[in-house]
Order: sequence, then C-alpha cells, then structure tokens
Amino acid sequence: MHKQNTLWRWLQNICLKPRQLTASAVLSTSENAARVNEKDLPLGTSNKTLPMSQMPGPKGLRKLPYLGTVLMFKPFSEYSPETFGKLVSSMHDKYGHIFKSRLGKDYSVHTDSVRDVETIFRTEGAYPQRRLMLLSKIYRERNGLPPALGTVSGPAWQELRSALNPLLNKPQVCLHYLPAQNMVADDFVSRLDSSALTPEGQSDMFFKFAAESIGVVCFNQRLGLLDPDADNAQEMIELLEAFKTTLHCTFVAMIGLERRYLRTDNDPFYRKYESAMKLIRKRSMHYVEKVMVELQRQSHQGEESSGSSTHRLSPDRESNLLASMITKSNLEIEKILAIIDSMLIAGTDSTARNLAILFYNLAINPEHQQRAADEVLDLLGPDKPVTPEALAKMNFLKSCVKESMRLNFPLSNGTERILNKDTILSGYLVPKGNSVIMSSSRSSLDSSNYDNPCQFQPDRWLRESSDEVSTKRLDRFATLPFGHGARGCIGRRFAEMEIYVGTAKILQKLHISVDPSYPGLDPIYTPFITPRLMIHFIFTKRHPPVGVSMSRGTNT
Ligand code: HEM
Repeated sequence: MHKQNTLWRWLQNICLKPRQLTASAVLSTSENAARVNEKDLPLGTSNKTLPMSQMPGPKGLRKLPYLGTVLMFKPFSEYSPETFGKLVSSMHDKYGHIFKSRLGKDYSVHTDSVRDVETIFRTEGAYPQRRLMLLSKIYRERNGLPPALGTVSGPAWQELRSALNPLLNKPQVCLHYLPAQNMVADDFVSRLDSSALTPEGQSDMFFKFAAESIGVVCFNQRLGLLDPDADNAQEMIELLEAFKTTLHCTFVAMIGLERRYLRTDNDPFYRKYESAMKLIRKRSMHYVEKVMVELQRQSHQGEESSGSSTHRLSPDRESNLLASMITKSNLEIEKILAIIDSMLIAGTDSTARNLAILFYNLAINPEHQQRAADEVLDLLGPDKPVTPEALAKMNFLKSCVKESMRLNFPLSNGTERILNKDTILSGYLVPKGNSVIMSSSRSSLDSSNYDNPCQFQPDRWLRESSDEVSTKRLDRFATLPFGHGARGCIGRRFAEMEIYVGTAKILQKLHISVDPSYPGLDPIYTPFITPRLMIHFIFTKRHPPVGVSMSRGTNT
C-alpha cells in the first residue's frame, strides 16, 4: 500500500503539468534541483525571468526520467547515441536557443546561445563540474585506486589538476617534446606513404600516431607503436587494443547503454574494461619504474660529484613531465599513474580523429592545402624538422586546424557544466545542480556567428585577411573545441602541437587527396567526431615548387 502511494505520488509529480506561474512567483520556484532563496538570486534576475519549469522541451512521456531518454532514440526516433548532436540540433530548431530534456534521471539544459556559454564559464567558480565518468570511477573504487581527473570534482579534482597545471601549461614543457614529436611524425609519414594501406589501415595509423605522440609525453620515450618490426610489437598491439577497448567502453557507459556494471564486477562488459585498464596500468608502471630507476641513478651520481644530498633536476629533466611529477610534485606514485591513465585515454582518440578530419578538409580544399604546404615548405624546406621558431610562424596551418574544428566540431554538442550556482540563461532561472550542455557544435555553424559558416575558410582566423572573408567579429565563446576555463582540456597544447607537427611533416612530403568514390563525412560521435565511413585517403609524393615564398598571416 505504501509502495502504491509512493508510486502514485511519483506519477502525479511527473505527469501533472507544471503550475503556471507568474514571473515574480517564479523566482522562488525551481524544477529538479535545490530550492532558490530570493536573497540568493543571481544578478540580473527580473520580473521577466522565467522558472525552469517553463523552459520548453519534450512533453508527455518524453518528460519522464529514464523513459524520456529512451524515447529520444531509435526505434522511437531516427536518432541513435552516435547522432545525439543532430537530435539536439533538431530540438533547438523546434524549441529555440534553450530547452530542457531528460538525460537519465535528471534534466539537462541545452543552450546554443553564445552569451549563455559566456555566463556559464564566467560563473563556474573554483571547482567546475562535469558529469563524472562513472565506469572509470567504479573501476578505481573497486580496485582501491585514487581518483583520476575525470572521476572527481571539488578539492580532490583540484589537487590533481593544480599539480599538473604548472607542468603542462609551460610552453617549454611542450617544446621539450618537439624533437621526439618530429620523429614520431616522420614515422607517421613513412607509414602513410604506402599505397598498400586500406581505409581501416589508415585509420589505425592515425590512432597509432596519436597514441605514440602522447606516449612520448607521458613516458619520455618511444613506445614503438609505429614500428612494425619493434621487438615489443606484440605487446604494443595489445596496448593499442586496450586503449581502444577502454575508449569504447567509456563511450558506451557514458550514454547509458550498459548499466549492469554498476551493480556487479562480474559483468562481462565491466570485466572487459577492467582487464584493458589493468593492461594499460601494467605498461605504465613499467615505464614509470624505468624513469624512477634512472632518476635514482642520477641522484646518486649528483651526490657523489657534489657531495650534496639535494636532488636537482637538470634543465632537460625540468621539462620532462614524468620526471617533474616524480621529483617536484607532492603526488604519490598512484596519483601520478592516475594522471597518466587520464592523459593516455583522453589524448588518443581525440587527436587521431581530429587530425584525420583536418586531412579530409585539406584534401577537399586543395587550394588551402597548397597554401599550407607552401607555408611549411617555405619555413622548413623539404627535409628539415619543425623547430620552435618555424612552429611559431605556421599561422596559416594553425588557422586550418582551428577552422577544421569549427566546421567539424570535435564533440557531438559541446562541453557540459553542472551549475555551481543558480544562473540565468536565456531569461530562465536555472537552479544550481542542473546540468547544462553547451551546443557549441551548433553555434560553430550559426550564420549569426560566422559568415558562410558551412565553408572551410581558414582566412577568417587570420588578422590580415579576416576582413575579406568575414564581416563579423569573432566571438571566442562561439566555438570552444577544447572547452574553457579551469576545467578546460589539459592536453590542449600537446594536442595542437601533435596536430601541427604531424600535418606539417605530411605536407612537406605528401599531397593529400580522397578517393573520388568517398561519399563524404556524414559524421557520427563515439564520443569524438568519426566519419560514418572510414575515409580513403590517397597520399602521393609532393613536389615542392621552386622558389615559392609565402606571405604569412598572423592569427587572430
Ligand atoms: C584534438 C584533441 C582534443 C580535443 C578536441 C579535446 C577536447 C577536450 C574537451 C572538450 C574537454 C572538456 C573541457 C571542459 O570541460 O571545459 C577535455 C578534457 C580533458 N582532456 Fe582533452 N582534448 C583533446 C586532446 C587531449 C590530449 C592530447 C590530452 C592529453 C593530455 C587530453 C586530456 C584531457 C583531460 C585529462 C581532460 C579532463 C580535464 C579535467 O577534467 O580537468 N585531451 N578535452
């Protein structure tokens, strides 16, 4: 009887229409989150501010927790989790700049308003929050491991992040890896310069390039993923498979398609994820131990030669991320391994996918490809490595990278924040604790933000030529492929460097085109942008034009 009453109350609660409220009564009412006190109302609240209960969104059964989410997807609609971005965009078409929909138990607010995005980031506070990666969190708890960046919020997140920020945000740390990145990129070029590769083989090569590149950063040594004859080739194939498994499981869990792992560690899906994570950990431990032994050896040598017991890193070691984490941060080894896990997993698929999409955009825009290649050849000639000085001058190439991520946004929607305070978004009062997903993939293609938004126009990012292609002032909040603020992508500098060096090295040697029968990207998201059909690139030798000299632009 008690159960029936509870169920009845629950149904009434969910099915009854929200009370129609006057604008002023609204201000003390919230839907689905903490109560709002008038004295705590955010700045800008007025009689016109509406409560979240009046925010448009799906109605009827589609409003219900869990069921509402299921009904958004196939077979009840034409959309699948991989085309979530298209679903959200169609809902914006129907409901406007802001709407709410069920994502699991709770509501999610979606906004494509650039001003809302700015408001969210300006008010996110010291501990910005996203939804946590539950699968990874549970794995870590079950194995007694400390949290990773994606599995914690608040002070525990800040402890990890603030140990890493000074190490990763120093330009010299990035540049420390430039020689190694050149070597990785050279191997990438030789592997792609082979007509024998199928589209699957090419896609695999992008993945290996990204994993090797971030591996070099994490362990300060080559892993051998691009070397088919390496002694450890089998080990590396297994490691790569483990990366792919963890990424796939993370995506599947993120969209809620698997839930049994929450209850039992005997679930086959969970076991698959756990054994992949354990393999990555075993390999990471192996590399970390090697660095620790080397540091100890250096430390003994230092003591012997100077007679002092103070351990100091050589200038080279100062920029070595792993050595710095071990010797300079106060992090225990388990926390360092947790950071490495996050970097390896977050930094592989993301870079691989976006690099392939950039190559595609350069292939179908040959005049821009030629201009980028001319810039590279002008700075490096046909053989030289990318130097810090050359990198600083590759403005057109950098614009191509920005433009590619604007035109084909890396994520299906954009960054998410769980609001840390009551916030007014597009005239609605959204209470603290609600999730807001920013529809950056949509604002990136909005003609009120960009002229000719569906065209690949790298010039819009160059100060010198932007006036010719754009009448609009570029708004930094209109496209944020790496998120923003204190919780923005920590690997951004590395990702960009890998993409610049990988692309420069390819353009130096090869011309990129796409098989004429390729139907086009029609992207899906898993969770990063993925072409529906693997791209079939055709790489041919590039013959550098004689005496080309480029006028170089400056990035906006
Ligand atoms: C093109 C490549 C990449 C893209 C588009 C990308 C994008 C993103 C985005 C949108 C976020 C969320 C930001 C926010 O909430 O404001 C993020 C977070 C993160 N990214 Fe990246 N990322 C890329 C490459 C990398 C690389 C190479 C690494 C390796 C270091 C990395 C490590 C991380 C980590 C650890 C986080 C979580 C940060 C935190 O919660 O504090 N990413 N990335």
